[in-house]
Amino acid sequence: MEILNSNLKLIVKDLYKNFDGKDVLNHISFDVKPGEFLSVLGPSGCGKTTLLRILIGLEKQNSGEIILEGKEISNLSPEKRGMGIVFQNYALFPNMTVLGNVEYALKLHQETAGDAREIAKRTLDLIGMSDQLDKKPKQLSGGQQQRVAIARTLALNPNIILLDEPISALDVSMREVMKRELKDIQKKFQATMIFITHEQEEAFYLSDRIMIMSEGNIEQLDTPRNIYDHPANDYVRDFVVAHLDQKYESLLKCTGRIDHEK
Ligand SMILES: Nc1ncnc2c1ncn2[C@@H]1O[C@H](COP(=O)(O)OP(=O)(O)OP(=O)(O)O)[C@@H](O)[C@H]1O
Repeated sequence: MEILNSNLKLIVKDLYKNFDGKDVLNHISFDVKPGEFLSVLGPSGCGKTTLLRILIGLEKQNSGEIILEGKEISNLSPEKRGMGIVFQNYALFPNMTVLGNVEYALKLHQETAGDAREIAKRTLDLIGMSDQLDKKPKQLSGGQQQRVAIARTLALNPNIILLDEPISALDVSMREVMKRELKDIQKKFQATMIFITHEQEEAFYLSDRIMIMSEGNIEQLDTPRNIYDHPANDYVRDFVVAHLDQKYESLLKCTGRIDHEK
């Protein structure tokens, strides 16, 4: 496998995907920096989920390259990529406790099996769930279940975490709480995250950079402030800037843990 000299976490080069004669990802290229929170923002059908599935190895691209930590992984199976994923519906085992869910995930990975209980406890403690270890998922709120799902992913120490609309299923008040928590968790774990969303405010609140997509194309990839101040085209202006409008200053005040602004 080719080793490329790069200090970027992830490089996607000229990625192309076609379903039934329809171009779903139109030769897109982008990169993700270590420790960065990158949102992929776009309306339904623009290709976000397809991109995520290709990155994690659940779907095969027609052409293009994916380079993770300097290694070409485009043709590796999902388990060999070392990525973590958090789904919208949590995907917890209902009959296992909170601790059991995280411990089980660790036991499936040989290198962590021996210390599974200790690592699971430590991770759950770090995300504030140490007093819920013996509860079953149905005894928890949606937000708490999502925290367990995030802990389960973090415990495996993935090289990058992909989050597929993890907040969308929560009710409005819980979404606000979860947004703040997600940001805290990312900071605490220094994790590199790619966050898929169709919600402009979520992307602006959470991200170091936002990749705005429409119909399989990247319309703009930049910091929230640069996108707001300098939208690349009418699409970005209408989809993002016009939508945010009054909330602009308060949202931007919250962004930018990592200063990628030039
Ligand atoms: N397995 C598939 N077979 C055929 N077409 C597909 C398949 N998966 C996705 N598509 C098509 O690809 C396009 C992009 O879909 P995708 O799910 O990636 O978009 P999305 O931005 O994630 O939308 P949503 O937010 O609604 O999930 C859509 O037109 C969709 O119908």
